[in-house]
Amino acid sequence: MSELLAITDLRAGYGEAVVIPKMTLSLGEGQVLALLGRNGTGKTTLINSIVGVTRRFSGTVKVGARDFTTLRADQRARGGIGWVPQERNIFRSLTVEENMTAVAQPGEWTVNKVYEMFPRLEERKNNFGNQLSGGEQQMLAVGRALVLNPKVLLLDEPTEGLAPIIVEELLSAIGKISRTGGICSIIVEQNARKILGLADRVVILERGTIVHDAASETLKADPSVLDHFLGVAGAAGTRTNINLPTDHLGVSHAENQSPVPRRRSRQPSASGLHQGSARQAGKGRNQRR
Ligand SMILES: Nc1ncnc2c1ncn2[C@@H]1O[C@H](COP(=O)(O)OP(=O)(O)OP(=O)(O)O)[C@@H](O)[C@H]1O
Repeated sequence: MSELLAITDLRAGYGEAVVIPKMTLSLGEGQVLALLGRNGTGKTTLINSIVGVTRRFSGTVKVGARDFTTLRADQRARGGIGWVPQERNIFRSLTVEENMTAVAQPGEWTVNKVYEMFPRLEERKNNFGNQLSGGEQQMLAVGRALVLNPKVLLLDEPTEGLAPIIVEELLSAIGKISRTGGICSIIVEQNARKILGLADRVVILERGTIVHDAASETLKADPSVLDHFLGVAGAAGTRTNINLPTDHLGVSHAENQSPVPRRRSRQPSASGLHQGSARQAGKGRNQRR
């Protein structure tokens, strides 16, 4: 299995705060990694550091042979990082189809192929982002990441807030997508049990550091590890929200084109969505705490 994503000695955080002290992690082609950990252990920060919207103090990020370390988020996206952030980041004033064609890059994943994967999106292709249900928004967020034809697919809690039937549909689609040739995936998930069947490998974080890295099969056979690191094994815990205002594709979120907010508490303010960096987002977050 050839190495596709290589993170080496990465130290990253927000402003002066170091959240990931020293991370080394690599993924091979076709590998699906579940990133688990209690609230606030740095899962989203790790994803955001791969995307390029945190502060990097040191260390490197490579995709294949290419060094992404100093690339901006939009360059990383164009270079092969597909990201489905917690906030979904779809555009309310664009149709389903426009949301995808606005960012599509040549490759195996076309808008039509996304429709094959998610027939419901095709039914809704002329609907605007703000006319979609939560599940449809999430499918569209995955579709947007796919039409970039990524090498690395990052999904930050893709099933959060969705009805169980939609969760099943989405996870099964993610499973198929993740195993198509040439990509690797990281999925952040609160509910460990939900993801064990999908992922090959599980990494558990504590304080921004890997405390467990094992094959999913091993964890399935011995769930006591989950109990130890996550509390009640497989239970979805309470969670905090993070509001990232940046669109990593460099698409400007004009007032009438702001991303559709997620349906949960602590939504970003309209002005929050227009801040320019994760660092500014961090200030907002800190102020709220
Ligand atoms: N934008 C930010 N600015 C400053 N600190 C932040 C920011 N985002 C997260 N943090 C801090 O970084 C730490 C890790 O947060 P992160 O969101 O990465 O954790 P997580 O494991 O994804 O948690 P959750 O499961 O609650 O989403 C926390 O202490 C959090 O308060």
